[in-house]
Amino acid sequence: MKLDPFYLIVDSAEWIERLVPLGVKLVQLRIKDRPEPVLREEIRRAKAACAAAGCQLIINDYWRLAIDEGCDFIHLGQEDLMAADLAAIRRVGLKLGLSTHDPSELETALAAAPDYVALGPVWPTILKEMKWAPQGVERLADWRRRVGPMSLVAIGGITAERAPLVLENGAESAAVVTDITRNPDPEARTRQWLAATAPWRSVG
Ligand SMILES: Cc1ncc(COP(=O)(O)OP(=O)(O)O)c(N)n1
Ligand SMILES: Cc1nc(C(=O)O)sc1CCOP(=O)(O)O
Ligand SMILES: [Mg+2]
Repeated sequence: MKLDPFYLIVDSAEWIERLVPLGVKLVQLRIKDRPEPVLREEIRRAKAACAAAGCQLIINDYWRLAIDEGCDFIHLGQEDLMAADLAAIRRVGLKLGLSTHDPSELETALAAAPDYVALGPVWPTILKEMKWAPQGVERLADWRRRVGPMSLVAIGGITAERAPLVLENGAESAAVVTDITRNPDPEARTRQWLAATAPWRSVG
């Protein structure tokens, strides 16, 4: 499995409907603190928009809803992983991405045999408070050596200008939230991301 080099993360189906048709091929729906019926509706809309655009949808956190709604890829953090039923996730064939922030988390993640591991925050992020200092691109190169051929996602403080740096240092994909969603022109910024990551994109 090869990930697109541009991994967009958004908090609503509306963002997905707006930005995915521009050519985004990998998107995560990361919604916090909404009631289940709202989550279900968001997942359904996101799934429809991604299917129409040939985009891989990844559901953050809500692995049971992802199974119920027929999604095929989830992302879990380390705490999410502890609470999850990995056997049930595997039984239905869900692909799995896992967060890592230090070597012990990487060991835990690798033991779960995920489809990718993410390392963050590469740079400081304004999206949420993090207990880890920025890792830097050197840490990313170290992760690449440790994970071997497994897909590796970089996250945290990545901008369109910084994306090539992470892709040159071992990441297969660069994940982004605020550089796009808090940009005054998210569509134009998405196009800049698509252009910046184009040299790493496989055709077909
Ligand atoms: C691609 C990617 N990497 C890391 C995260 C963070 O996941 P987690 O640690 O569970 O934190 P929340 O995003 O759930 O707040 C992610 N979502 N995606
Ligand atoms: C959701 C998330 N997880 C991270 C991790 O390191 O696990 S960093 C992060 C925030 C990414 O947002 P932005 O692109 O705006 O910095
Ligand atoms: Mg989580």
